[in-house]
Amino acid sequence: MTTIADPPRTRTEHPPTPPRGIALADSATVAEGTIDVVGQPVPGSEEILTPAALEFLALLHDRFADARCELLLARQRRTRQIADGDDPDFLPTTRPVRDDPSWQVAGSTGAPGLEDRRVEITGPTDPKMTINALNSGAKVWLADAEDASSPTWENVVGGQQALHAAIRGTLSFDGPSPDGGRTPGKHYALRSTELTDLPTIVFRPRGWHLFEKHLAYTGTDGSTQPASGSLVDFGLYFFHNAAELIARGRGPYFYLPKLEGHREARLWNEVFETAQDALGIPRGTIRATVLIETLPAAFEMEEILHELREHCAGLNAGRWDYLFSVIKCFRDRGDSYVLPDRAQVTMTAPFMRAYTELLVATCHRRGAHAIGGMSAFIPDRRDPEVTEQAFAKVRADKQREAGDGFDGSWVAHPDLIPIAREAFDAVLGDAPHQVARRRDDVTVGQAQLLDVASARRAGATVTEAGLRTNISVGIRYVASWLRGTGAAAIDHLMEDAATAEISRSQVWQWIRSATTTDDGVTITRDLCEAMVRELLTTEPRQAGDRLEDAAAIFREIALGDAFPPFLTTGAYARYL
Ligand SMILES: CC(=O)SCCNC(=O)CCNC(=O)[C@H](O)C(C)(C)COP(=O)(O)OP(=O)(O)OC[C@H]1O[C@@H](n2cnc3c(N)ncnc32)[C@H](O)[C@@H]1OP(=O)(O)O
Ligand SMILES: O=CC(=O)O
Ligand SMILES: [Mg+2]
Repeated sequence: MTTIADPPRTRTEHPPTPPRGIALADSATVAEGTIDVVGQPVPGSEEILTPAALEFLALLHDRFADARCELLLARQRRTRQIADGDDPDFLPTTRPVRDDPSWQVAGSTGAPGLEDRRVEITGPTDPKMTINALNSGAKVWLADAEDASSPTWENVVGGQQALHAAIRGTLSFDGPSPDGGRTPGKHYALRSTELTDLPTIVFRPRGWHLFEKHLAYTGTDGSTQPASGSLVDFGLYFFHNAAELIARGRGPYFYLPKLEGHREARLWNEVFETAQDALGIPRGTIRATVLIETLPAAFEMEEILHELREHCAGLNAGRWDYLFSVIKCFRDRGDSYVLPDRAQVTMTAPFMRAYTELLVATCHRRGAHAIGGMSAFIPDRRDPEVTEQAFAKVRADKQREAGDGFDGSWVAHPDLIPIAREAFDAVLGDAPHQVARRRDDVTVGQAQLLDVASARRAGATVTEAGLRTNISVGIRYVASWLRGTGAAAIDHLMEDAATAEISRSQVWQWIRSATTTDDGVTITRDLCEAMVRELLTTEPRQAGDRLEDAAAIFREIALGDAFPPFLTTGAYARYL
């Protein structure tokens, strides 16, 4: 039996795919619980859901399933307290960590392919997008099982299969024939089989809140529960690819989404330690970049870096989920906490700027990369005017980020890579990053982070058109998600699970606060219901478009009395 605890091979000696039944490095780490496949076999099941891989997942669940549930409960309690009026603030108990200038994170030292992250492309992991992203010329590819992914069982397993093949240089894909079979479809292949020639892959597993219902975990007490989406995504990727990535000089690297505090970072750190120990991989090999995309986490950036310091490469300003989190936290606080139309809350709104400034300053003080977020404007290759507008908006966004000290940033589309690269080249030149640029001038405190009213004070408004857009985009996105596509171009904007959360939670908050638009319309449930019905009659329809299901979900998550914490969890349980 082969063990992947063998020392990493040199880059040129590509190892064959290890045989099934890999032994865990440390026999003391044998799983006690079990993971059973309860979903139907899908393409890739045999290759990905091997007995050894399932045993590895069981081990992770043995160790961390309970801790995950406790942290999710703590999250719920904390969000409720904030909604009820208890403002988040920097923690007194962790002041020693913040005041201690001596510690630094691992950063990109000893993490080949992570030194220069000036342009990162993001996207889902189906074979075509995987190949296009890896051929795109970006420095990094965020391979996304989260906001950009609809977690159908086919996507979960198929995404792992595509990554497995891409990492080994064997992935190819044939598009559909354009004329019913007379002409072959477009052939897609990687432009190199060497990972070092391609964007560095940074995989983003699902957040702690999501579960994987097609895998059931049975613990030693005999109770059975759906597996954790985070542990499944991380575990399968790590189990199958860690040794290969090390041998090929590019990883394993992760983005960690939707953390709400440092205890969740600690949990990830423990997962990393267990996973590395179990496969005989030295601790500290993994590097993770943590998304700061919730309001509570903005108050614990330093503590998050500290918890993960042995494994941490940086932080990312995930602006869309951050806005969603702000709305979620303040949803019950009345009109003075209401945000204006989504399109009017830009990154220059004072409370958003406070968050990104603090992120850059915190990262650079600790030797971490600060990575910027996603501008939602996307080009349209058939419409030069739309493309020019998108380029201008993205250029301004990336210039601001580079000027503020970010070390790199995200783009949604390959055509935006040169725009972002130019903005960062102008600031970085030949330097791989600007971590040495301390932002000691930044003095952001609680008041600035919580000043959500600053957006409306600066003149941004709630409009009837904004309400209609939220309803239309929210429902059309959910329909796309139900059809298995987690990122979609809608009205020339990139929409994904995070942007859709903003749309639906704004509608919920506006109803709850009986907000009056700048055109004098009071937002009520009846008004929103009428707009939902109108959309269903005016939207061009196709068989299987799932628009009715999407409207049903939207009514529940945006028009209901209760505020479901995430749109994806309930919809996943019932519809995917
Ligand atoms: C809030 C957050 O978390 S942001 C991060 C999560 N969101 C994302 O990752 C969104 C990523 N972007 C995308 O998914 C896509 O750009 C979309 C859905 C918005 C638009 O995609 P499309 O409608 O296919 O755009 P378009 O038709 O212009 O694409 C042109 C080509 O570029 C490719 N392309 C577009 N975006 C990407 C991408 N992100 N990665 C790789 N290839 C891409 C398309 O596959 C297409 O290739 P083809 O010519 O071989 O068919
Ligand atoms: O994940 C990124 C975000 O903006 O949300
Ligand atoms: Mg996000």
